Amino acid sequence: MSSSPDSVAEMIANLKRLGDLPPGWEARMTPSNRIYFVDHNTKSTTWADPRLPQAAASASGSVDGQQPPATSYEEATRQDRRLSSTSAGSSSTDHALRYISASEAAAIDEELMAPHSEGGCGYMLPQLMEIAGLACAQALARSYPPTSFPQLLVAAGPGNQGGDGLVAARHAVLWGYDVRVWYPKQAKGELFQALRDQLEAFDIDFVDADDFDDAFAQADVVLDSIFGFSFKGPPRPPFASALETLRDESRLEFVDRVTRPPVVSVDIPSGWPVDAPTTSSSEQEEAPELSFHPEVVISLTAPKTGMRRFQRTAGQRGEGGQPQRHFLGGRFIPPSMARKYGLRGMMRGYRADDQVVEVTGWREAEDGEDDEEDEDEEDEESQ
Ligand SMILES: NC(=O)C1=CN([C@@H]2O[C@H](COP(=O)(O)OP(=O)(O)OC[C@H]3O[C@@H](n4cnc5c(N)ncnc54)[C@H](OP(=O)(O)O)[C@@H]3O)[C@@H](O)[C@H]2O)[C@H](O)CC1
Repeated sequence: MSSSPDSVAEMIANLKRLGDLPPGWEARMTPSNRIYFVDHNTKSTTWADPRLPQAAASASGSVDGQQPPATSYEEATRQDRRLSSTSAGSSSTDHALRYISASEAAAIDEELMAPHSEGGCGYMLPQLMEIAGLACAQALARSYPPTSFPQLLVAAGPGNQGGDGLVAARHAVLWGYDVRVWYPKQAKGELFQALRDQLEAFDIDFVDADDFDDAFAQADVVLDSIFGFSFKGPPRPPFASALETLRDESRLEFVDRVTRPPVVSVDIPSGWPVDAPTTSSSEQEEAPELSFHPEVVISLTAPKTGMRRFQRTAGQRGEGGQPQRHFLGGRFIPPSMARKYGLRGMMRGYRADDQVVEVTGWREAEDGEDDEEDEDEEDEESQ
């Protein structure tokens, strides 16, 4: 009994209504959109919701008389879509997203890399890029594993996001993808040359600047790491035509689009405005001229306000038939910065050892929600 794609958001909402799962349990979703439960304590899976009384739980668990979805616990935790957890990283199914503007993203970036003696974290850019790139590769592999989507095209842009894509490409080849990279405008500096050298040492094929369309047509999945939070204004060559291809492919009728490769975008779909003013603004619904709608986005550090538009349909199937999923990655923020920028609640969604967490279906945090923790702590201390 698989659920209709449109009801996925509803299923997630129902799941949350029952409150927390017991410690060590999490909810996951099969590729055919059925919710099941993983008990990390006993390393087993079941259809039965552990929060329901036993009779009701068994009834819910005996759908079609089928066995639990992933007879292999390892397979479940590796492949299927995670909806909630109560193990090490989180104790609640009610997580909320905190959206940040382009200027906040740039300020966070600067603070991460400022010397510690000047109030920063003292990170070096390549370190952040390695963490971000690994997260991108993980979100890609969880959504479109190399066993089913072997031909990967990485489209890399002229800034740091392009570097995230190059790091992801290097991981992806080790994980079994056949990787090609379109990198028409290499950023200046030793870091980008080193990343390129590494890919050449891995025998990864660099596609000619003019050959994006052919490479796109041959790919099973595309990683869009063209533009991130510093994108401004109308896209300029040589990226404008690649974004046009993505947009035009997105506009084909469904029957033609079954052959279009799914697209995984880094941080924000390339070409989308990074900032969107409010939750309800109709301005967000207006697709900019050169935009496309990817199947998956991995937000880094925190989703940008322009991602509210994506989050509204995440959980449903896109027009190309693939489920739309939203991940969060870029786990490098120290607790003091998480507190300063109101990111603590969101970051608790990560399981202890994961680089990415799926945030499909998460609601938006209310103003000041993160600060309520300080009040709770103060209350506890005063008792
Ligand atoms: N803290 C973090 O979360 C980290 C995120 N990372 C990733 O870095 C990007 C942001 O990187 P940044 O270099 O600031 O910016 P972009 O990658 O978005 O690209 C800037 C380049 O793009 C050119 N650009 C901008 N607009 C256009 C346009 N309309 N047409 C063509 N080209 C454009 C811009 O060129 P300029 O001539 O305008 O300077 C730049 O060359 C973030 O999103 C994450 O993905 C870090 O990897 C780690 C820390």
